Amino acid sequence: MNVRSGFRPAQVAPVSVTELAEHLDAEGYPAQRVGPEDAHVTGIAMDSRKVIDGDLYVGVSGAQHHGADYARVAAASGARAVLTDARGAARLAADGVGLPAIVVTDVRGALGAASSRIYRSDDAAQLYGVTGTNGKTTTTYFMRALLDKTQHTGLIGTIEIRAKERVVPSEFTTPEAPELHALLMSMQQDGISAVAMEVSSHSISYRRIAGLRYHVAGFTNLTQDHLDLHGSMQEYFETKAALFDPQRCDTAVITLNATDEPEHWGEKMARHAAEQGTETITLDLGPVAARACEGEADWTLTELTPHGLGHRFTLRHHDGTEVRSSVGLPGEFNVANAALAALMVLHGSPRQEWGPLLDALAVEPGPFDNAVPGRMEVVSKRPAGIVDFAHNADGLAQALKSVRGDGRTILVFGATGERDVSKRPIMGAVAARGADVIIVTDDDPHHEDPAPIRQQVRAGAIEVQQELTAIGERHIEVLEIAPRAEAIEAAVAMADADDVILVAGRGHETIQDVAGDPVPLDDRVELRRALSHHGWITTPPASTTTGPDDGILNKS
Ligand SMILES: CC(=O)N[C@H]1[C@@H](OP(=O)(O)OP(=O)(O)OC[C@H]2O[C@@H](n3ccc(=O)[nH]c3=O)[C@H](O)[C@@H]2O)O[C@H](CO)[C@@H](O)[C@@H]1O[C@H](C)C(=O)N[C@@H](C)C(=O)N[C@H](CCC(=O)O)C(=O)O
Ligand SMILES: Nc1ncnc2c1ncn2[C@@H]1O[C@H](COP(=O)(O)OP(=O)(O)OP(=O)(O)O)[C@@H](O)[C@H]1O
Repeated sequence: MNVRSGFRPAQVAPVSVTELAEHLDAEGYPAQRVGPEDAHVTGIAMDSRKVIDGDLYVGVSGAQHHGADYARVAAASGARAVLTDARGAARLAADGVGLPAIVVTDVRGALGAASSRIYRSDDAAQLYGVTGTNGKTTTTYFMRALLDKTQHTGLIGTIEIRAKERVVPSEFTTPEAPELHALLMSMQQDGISAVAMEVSSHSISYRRIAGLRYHVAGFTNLTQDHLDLHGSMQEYFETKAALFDPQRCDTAVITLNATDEPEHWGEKMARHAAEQGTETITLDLGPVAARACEGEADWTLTELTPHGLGHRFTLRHHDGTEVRSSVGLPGEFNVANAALAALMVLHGSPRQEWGPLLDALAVEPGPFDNAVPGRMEVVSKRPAGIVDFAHNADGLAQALKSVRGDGRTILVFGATGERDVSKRPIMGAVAARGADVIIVTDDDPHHEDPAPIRQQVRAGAIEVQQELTAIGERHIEVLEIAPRAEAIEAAVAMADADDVILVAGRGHETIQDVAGDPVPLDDRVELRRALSHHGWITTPPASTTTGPDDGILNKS
């Protein structure tokens, strides 16, 4: 398989450019046919580097380039026709690209409709899409594990794309429309009947999900993020809300009270979906909620008991139906992710078919005991060694809160270079408030000098350390150790059996970007190595884990 071109269906019936233009017209994208004689296409790509023989190349106007500038390259790779806008068509003419073309005003919108027509993906697998600021990856893996009990299930998300035994690393959380439609058709040809996928706000904004319809769409939470793209929280909310419109999904499952903020985004999302006419199912997180919810939800998390590193929980419908399950991953937020996953899968099936799903949920270890690569991934139990992807202040605070035990919490983390500089001392402060030993190290420095990054993180931690010492509260240690593997080794060297070692920030990532050099580095591998070296017992690597050992590439 050509990894760059991703999954492609094995067979695609050729479609003529003329027919495609008529289809776009009918779908509300007025299309003009220009250029030479008609041609037939069997695929679609919006990146010249991903074009294969027989493709329609789509030239979109981007932030850096106009895609039409790459039409000659696309033609050399076998593109048979081009879909673009008027500006792109002018460039094709100026460059003497002799391919038939379809010209539309809204190329990104037409891209979804064209992809869906070419691959005939409208009757592909049932889609279960989850959106929200945090928890998408985890919820998607949980859904897949449960769906897999009764059918073959695909997965599309930040870490990887999985279709039975085929796995490719992800470039995006949510791929571009041509890849998505090809992927769905290819999965269907492989006998996959359900797909669990993450839906990023970027993908809604860039209309990567154009031409898709979700069987069930779920909402985790909304906290500040990506305001560079969305401008305001209201706009961020509205972007995500589009997933819950009846044109986009059949059923919406909305978590109401994951976050405590004056806007009550969860309730707003549920109201939006219901007012639009979408069948809307609501979830009150009860004991793991950040606040009481407005009114009564359809489902409430009623019981929560610690169980191993995770929890057992019960969900209760207002009609009295109960769902019992457990989650193996630490952190109350993972109970919220598991509850959402369970309800999305249940509401994707007719009630009379819930029996096997309820049984699968109640079994221990159950579907939510499966590790999610780099998400509160437990590498050892005594001392508890945990690798997590928390890479912002909020995530770090949540992760630290969830691992607090009888012993000390030893935290290894750093901040990324060339990204939000202001969050560095804030993360340092959060670390000092939640951990006993803070080892500041490097994340991806990119092209920035790593030493000043560490100092900025450390400054935030030291400030809190001084405050705590002044009021005689807790004694904490703040250390600075680099490179990262040495920091992990130092954390393990000082750990006792009752301690928790949390290595945060990189999760599933296997490549560190140091001044443009891709340096192999996997926190899970390093933590396992150090634990074994010090004679501690480690858990076997998760079966779903991607990493260099699988020969699977990873995004940097
Ligand atoms: C900000 C953003 O999302 N930009 C997207 C946008 O890029 P752009 O406008 O800069 O594109 P460009 O470089 O000007 O190129 C214009 C066109 O020429 C094409 N081209 C360009 C060069 C070439 O050699 N050949 C070629 O065909 C490009 O494929 C593109 O179609 O269109 C490109 C084409 O698909 C995307 O790759 C690109 O995603 C960038 C790389 C990106 O990083 N996006 C991230 C932020 C993203 O989408 N993230 C979310 C998750 C966010 C989260 O939750 O954290 C995701 O779903 O992954
Ligand atoms: N429901 C949740 N609420 C708050 N924080 C969470 C939740 N679920 C996971 N987290 C934290 O956020 C981190 C990222 O989780 P996950 O990858 O599942 O979310 P995501 O929405 O896919 O984020 P990203 O797009 O950054 O991968 C986890 O490592 C954990 O620290």
